[in-house]
Amino acid sequence: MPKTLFDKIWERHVVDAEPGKPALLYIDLHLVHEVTSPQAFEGLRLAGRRVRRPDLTFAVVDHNVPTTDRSLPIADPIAAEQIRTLEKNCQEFGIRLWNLHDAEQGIVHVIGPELGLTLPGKTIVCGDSHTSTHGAFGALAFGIGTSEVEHVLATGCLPQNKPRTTEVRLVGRRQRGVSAKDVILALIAKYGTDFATGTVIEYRGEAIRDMSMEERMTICNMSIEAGARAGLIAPDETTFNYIRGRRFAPRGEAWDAALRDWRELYTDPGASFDQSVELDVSSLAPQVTWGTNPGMGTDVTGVVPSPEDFEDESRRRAVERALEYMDLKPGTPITSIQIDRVFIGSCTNSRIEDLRAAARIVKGHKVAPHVKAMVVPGSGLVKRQAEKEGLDVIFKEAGFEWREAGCSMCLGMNPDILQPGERCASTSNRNFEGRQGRGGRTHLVGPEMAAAAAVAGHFVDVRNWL
Ligand SMILES: CC(C)[C@H](C(=O)O)[C@@H](O)C(=O)O
Ligand code: SF4
Repeated sequence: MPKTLFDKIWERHVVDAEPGKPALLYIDLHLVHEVTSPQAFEGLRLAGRRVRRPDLTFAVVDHNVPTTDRSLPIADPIAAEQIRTLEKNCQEFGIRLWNLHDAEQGIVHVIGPELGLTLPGKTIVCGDSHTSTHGAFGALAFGIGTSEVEHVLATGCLPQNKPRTTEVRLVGRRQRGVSAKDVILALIAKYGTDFATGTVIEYRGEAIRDMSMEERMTICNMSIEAGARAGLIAPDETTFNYIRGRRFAPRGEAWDAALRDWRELYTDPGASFDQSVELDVSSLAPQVTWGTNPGMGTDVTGVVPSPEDFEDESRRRAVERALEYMDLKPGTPITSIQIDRVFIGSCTNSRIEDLRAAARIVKGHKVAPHVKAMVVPGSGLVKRQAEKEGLDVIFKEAGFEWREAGCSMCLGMNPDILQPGERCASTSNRNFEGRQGRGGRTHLVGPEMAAAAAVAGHFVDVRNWL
């Protein structure tokens, strides 16, 4: 029987399956961060257990680390405590940790791929919803809760009900100035934040084949915003070229064997999905969200919608409430929305290609006088690479702040937050009320749009800037 890519990875990892019960899945890679791990380690300690596979477990601090001068003590006592706790736990349980001062520290979903830990065919878990990012490599990667973190630490396995599947066909070729972020935002705007609920998405089609690994990660990253458990993309030459030579990637004969194996990881012709949707990317414009969930977005050439545009009563009320929170009037052209802040960063858009794309727009310009803008590289390695290419100079000369790696203003868990009422063009993935700080207003955009908005002081059709 023809199988989907998901079926193949799933079947390779089932350790035990009884009818009517969740399957027990073998986990190949467990990534750990400071926020969702303290209770899990505490649980182990109380039960007198060790970590079963410290060699498959890797930890990093990212969510609440300061992105300013790290020689200073950490001001927030909760953050300081969580960072110290992860340090202690990793020491006690023998886990490799990338700590605040390590050159390779960064956002967990940026460093996994970068270090060659994320590989095709693996099962990857982390106590973090955006673990879906790693699916770009053809790995089955999903977020888990803290009690599951404990379970995986203790056993190296995880009970899971087999999810259903969604096929997302991305057809056509993007226009210049339309980023992978625009594609995923447009997909969610079209089908809603729940069209893939509980399923594993496989992204397919020529628009995916055309994308770089970093673009594919942006797509898989936001699978969660469509309700999915995970996003998958079959590995191909683009994938293999990205992985080859990375720090933890297989080498020599092991590399050849891995390649032979990875080439089996695709959906067989005739295999079926539980549901299927399609998006033609050739007619897409750059996207901007106007509301308080990632599906409330539209073309930059469009206008803020009116609640009246929606037939469904609960939808109408949600839009009404969103517009109130966002302080936006129906009919307002997106390009006339003025912004106060710009955040280029997060596990969605903080890799080197994102920074290059943003720098190309910014070069030779200045940040608008009323705008505060910052770039937060996804990892220490991204930062160093950007500095080697002189991107930091371009950003700094334009008036951007150039920060240390971390989650930063993606979520209000560290000092980088919006003030109440501030409006931000952000390359992150969530625009919920208060996500970037209480009362803050988030517009999700791609890196080029964020860069152009910083310069213009409002949204612009970035296609005209290229
Ligand atoms: C802190 C963590 C549990 C959370 C997540 O799981 O997604 C965070 O990364 C986020 O993006 O909101
Ligand atoms: S960058 Fe944002 S979305 Fe990604 S892991 Fe950090 S807080 Fe979560």
